[in-house]
Amino acid sequence: MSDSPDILHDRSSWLERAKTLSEALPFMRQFSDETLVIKFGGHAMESDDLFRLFARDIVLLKQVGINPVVVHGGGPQIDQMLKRLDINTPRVDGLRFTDEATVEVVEMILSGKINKQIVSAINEAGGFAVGLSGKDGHLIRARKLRRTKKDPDSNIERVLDLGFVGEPAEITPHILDFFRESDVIPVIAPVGMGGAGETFNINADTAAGAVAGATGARRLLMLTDVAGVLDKAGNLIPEMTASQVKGYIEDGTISGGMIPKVETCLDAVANGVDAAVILDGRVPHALLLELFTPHGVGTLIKAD
Ligand SMILES: Nc1ncnc2c1ncn2[C@@H]1O[C@H](COP(=O)(O)OP(=O)(O)O)[C@@H](O)[C@H]1O
Ligand SMILES: CC(=O)N[C@@H](CCC(=O)OP(=O)(O)O)C(=O)O
Repeated sequence: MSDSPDILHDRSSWLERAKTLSEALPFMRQFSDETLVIKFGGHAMESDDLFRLFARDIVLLKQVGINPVVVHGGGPQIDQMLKRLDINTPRVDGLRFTDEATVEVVEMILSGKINKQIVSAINEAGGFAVGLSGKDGHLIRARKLRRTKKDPDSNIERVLDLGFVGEPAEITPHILDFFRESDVIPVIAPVGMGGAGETFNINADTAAGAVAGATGARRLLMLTDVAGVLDKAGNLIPEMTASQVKGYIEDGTISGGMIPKVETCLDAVANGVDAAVILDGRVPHALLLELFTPHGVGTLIKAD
């Protein structure tokens, strides 16, 4: 008796799945025991389904012997809470001007709400996540961000005062080494403590890059809400070297919020991270596709 078309169809779809799983094996081996730092941006976490899939993917990474470290953002969620509280603080070059009232809200949303949502989602997916902020175990010692900007009228370089916006001064990865040896998945909020005990609001991309550099991560994966870095015609650039990135910034191909993102990637590869990838968090299982298939799904940035 010959098989019915339904059975044949089922068989070919199962074969396809088995092939995909088998093809993933060399990639799983390649990343086994390696640290991957994953930046989960506030925009990438806006859909509940994507949030759940992200959590499952993180659990899968840990299960196959990889060491995922999650650093999260929450910019849009902070915006919503500030609006409810009627606190209006501007953004300067993508960074939130952070006064005393704002830093309280930032810490509450990042270390409290968002961090615990991610921890819960990973735990619900069968993992064992622990939430930290940069304050825990001195993970991120921060200092006030020093940034200058040229005044377009006078052409004079001015120092920007962004209040309690910080930058990592020193990362102490000790607490993460401890988790690496266990089944614990660390989930880090980008809030750091200054020398005088003050709280600093750190851009999540910057925090993720610093953590990746200090932990000797094999990859820094930045989940965002665009396909990756696009060229002037709007096509995805699959791979770039550090000097190509600089060229694209100079000729204006890369602009706005993408500049700090690629600069973070450049810092990470300069600090020994093998490669950094900017990828589309709106694609279901973006992490698995990037790591376990030959094609990848975002823009990979490597040293020259
Ligand atoms: N060459 C480029 N390719 C892709 N995005 C770019 C490029 N140049 C500028 N951008 C802008 O950068 C944005 C991504 O940065 P941002 O909004 O800060 O991300 P996130 O909120 O995930 O940190 C894109 O939405 C796009 O508007
Ligand atoms: C200084 C600064 O701007 N900090 C960010 C921290 C959160 C963040 O970076 O979140 P996303 O990755 O979702 O944008 C902020 O206050 O929004």
